[in-house]
Amino acid sequence: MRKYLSKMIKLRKQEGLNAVIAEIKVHSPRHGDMLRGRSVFDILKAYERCDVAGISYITEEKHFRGSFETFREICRNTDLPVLRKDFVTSVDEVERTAEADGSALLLIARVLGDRTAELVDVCHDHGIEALVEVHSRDDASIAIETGARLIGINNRDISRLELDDGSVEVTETIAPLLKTPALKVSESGISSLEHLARALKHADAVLVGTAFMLADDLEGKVREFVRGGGDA
Ligand SMILES: O=C(O)c1ccccc1NCC(=O)[C@H](O)[C@H](O)COP(=O)(O)O
Repeated sequence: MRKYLSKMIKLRKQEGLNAVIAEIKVHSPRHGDMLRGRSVFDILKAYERCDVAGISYITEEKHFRGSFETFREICRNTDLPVLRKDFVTSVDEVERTAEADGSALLLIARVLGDRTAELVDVCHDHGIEALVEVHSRDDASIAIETGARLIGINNRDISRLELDDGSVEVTETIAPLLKTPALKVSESGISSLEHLARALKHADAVLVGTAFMLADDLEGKVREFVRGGGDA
């Protein structure tokens, strides 16, 4: 049975762990190949051993070299909730995500504008959660008018396709504006325990890809994020 990402985030917090959504990132527009000889499933099993709250996978093909079939295979091969990240704008893509047994789908407020709430409802009608992504005050106003259970604050400006470093300051600025019961996820550009602690002061969970994929000791790095922290 499909697990809700929001439930796993709450569970990890109850267990006294940091709720970390770990991304299997196969390619970065900035760093190129991220797998470096490993398979997607090697990374998936490593993340499972580290008690992450969920898995993120980008299906966008052109810039991130993702594949929908790989997303489907990841969903088939894990009990963890799986988030699909892509530039989704249609009901068909929501249905496809649910049919592949995904748990959650990224909806970008800046891209969808006043259609965001409608697509959140479509996600819920299909038994999946929406992670509504915001990066600005305007996006935040859109997100709080939806019924989303999850709001993601992207520390990077996605239109720059990762040429910017991203800054946790975006989470620190935007999170206090999100006066809703939705869980907040600080996404992107989190590479150190200092970033992690700052993000978790304002957010319920973090989403991390590059720092894990580039680590010499992937499991060591993920465990440090899941179990470590402290004050920034
Ligand atoms: O975040 C988006 O809006 C997005 C949409 C479609 C494809 C990629 C997208 N962003 C990139 C990512 O999802 C990041 O890889 C993820 O947030 C992890 O960030 P990082 O830890 O900085 O690699």
